[in-house]
Amino acid sequence: MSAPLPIALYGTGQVGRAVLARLERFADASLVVVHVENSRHEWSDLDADAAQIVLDATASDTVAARHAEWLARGVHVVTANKLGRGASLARADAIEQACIASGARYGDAATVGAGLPLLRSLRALRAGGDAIHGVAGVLSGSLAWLFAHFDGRVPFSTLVREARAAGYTEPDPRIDLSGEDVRRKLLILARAAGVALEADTVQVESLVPDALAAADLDAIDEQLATLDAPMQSLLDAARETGARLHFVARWHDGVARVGLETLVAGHPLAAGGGTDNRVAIRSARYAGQPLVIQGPGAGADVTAAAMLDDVLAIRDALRGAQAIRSVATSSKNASIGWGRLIA
Ligand SMILES: NC(=O)C1=CN([C@@H]2O[C@H](COP(=O)(O)OP(=O)(O)OC[C@H]3O[C@@H](n4cnc5c(N)ncnc54)[C@H](O)[C@@H]3O)[C@@H](O)[C@H]2O)C=CC1
Ligand SMILES: N[C@@H](CC=O)C(=O)O
Repeated sequence: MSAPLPIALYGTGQVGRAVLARLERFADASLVVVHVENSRHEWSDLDADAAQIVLDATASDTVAARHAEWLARGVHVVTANKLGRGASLARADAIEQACIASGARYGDAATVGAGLPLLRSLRALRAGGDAIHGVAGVLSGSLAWLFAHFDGRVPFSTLVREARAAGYTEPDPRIDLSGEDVRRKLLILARAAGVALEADTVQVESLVPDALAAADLDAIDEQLATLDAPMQSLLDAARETGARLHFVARWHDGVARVGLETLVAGHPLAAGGGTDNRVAIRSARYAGQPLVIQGPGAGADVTAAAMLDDVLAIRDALRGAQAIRSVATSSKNASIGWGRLIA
C-alpha cells in the first residue's frame, strides 16, 4: 500500500471547514492533512512544503498568486478560489504552463457553479473536437437566491444579510453585487472553452451604489440599505413588463458581459430556484438547441464536495500512474526472463 497523500489546506472559513468535516467523515487512509492555515493561524504536523496537494479555500489574491509556483514544483492544487484562472490572463497562462511543465494537476471544479459539471463538460466537448461558440447563464448562486426571493416585501439589504449568513456570498458580498464574482467565473469558462479572454474585456454592470463601494469591509452593514431604493425601482420596472430580474453572464462572438437582465417566465435562463445556476452552452455540436446545465451554485457543502472530488481524482491518477509503472517494471522483468529463456 502506498503512503497517504499529504494535504495542506489554506482557509478555514465556510468552505474550508466543510472540507475538513468531509475529509473527517470520508476517513480514507490514502489522504492525510498535514498543514492547515488561515489568515490568523497555522497548524502543522509537517511543513506546508511537504504537501503533495494544496487546497485553496480562501478568497485571497496572495494565495492564488502562489498556484503556479506550487504547480511548477509538482504540487497539485485544488481550489475554490477563482483568482487563479479567473483573474489576469497572464496568471491563468502561468497556471496552464506550470501544469504542462511539471505534470501537476489543477482541480478547479469548485470555482464555477460550486462544482456543477460545467467546466468538466466544456473540457470534454473540446477534447472531443467540438468548438464552443458561447456560454450564457446565471453564474452567481447568491444573486440567483437574492432575485428569487426579492418581491418587494422585504428590503433587498435584509436579503443580502441572509444570503451572507447562509454562506452564499463571498466574504465581501460586494464582490457578488458588483458582478466581479460573475466576471471571474465567465473568464474561467471562456478560457476553458479555449478563448484567451483578458479580464478587462468583460463589460460589468455593478449593482453597488457609490457609498457602499466606498465603505470599509467592517462598515458595509450600515451602507447595505443604500441598495434598497435602486433595487426596488428596478423590480418595479421589471414587473411592469411582466418580467423578473436575473443577473446574467454572456460570452459570444468575442463579446463578454455580465449584468442585470429582465427575463420573462419561460425564458430558457429564467428557470430554477434557490441558489440555482443555469448555464446554456452553444457549440458546433449543440448549435440549434444549447446544452443546458442547472443546479445549486453556492453553499459550503456542495463546494467542499467538489473540492474533495478533485482531490480523489488526483489520488486516483497518481495510483493509476503508480500501477502503470509497476506493470511496466514487471513486464520489463518478464521480458528479461523471456530473453534469458530464448538465449
Ligand atoms: N461559499 C460558497 O458558496 C462558495 C465559495 N467559493 C469560494 O471559496 C472561497 C472561500 O469562501 P468562504 O469559505 O465562503 O470564505 P470565508 O470568508 O468563510 O473563508 C475564507 C478563509 O480564508 C482565510 N484566508 C484569507 N486570506 C488568507 C491567506 N492569505 N492565507 C490563508 N488563509 C487565508 C480566512 O482566514 C478564512 O479562514 C472563496 O474564494 C469563494 O469564492 C467557491 C464556490 C462556492
Ligand atoms: N459567492 C458565490 C459563491 C460561489 O462561487 C456565488 O454567489 O455564486
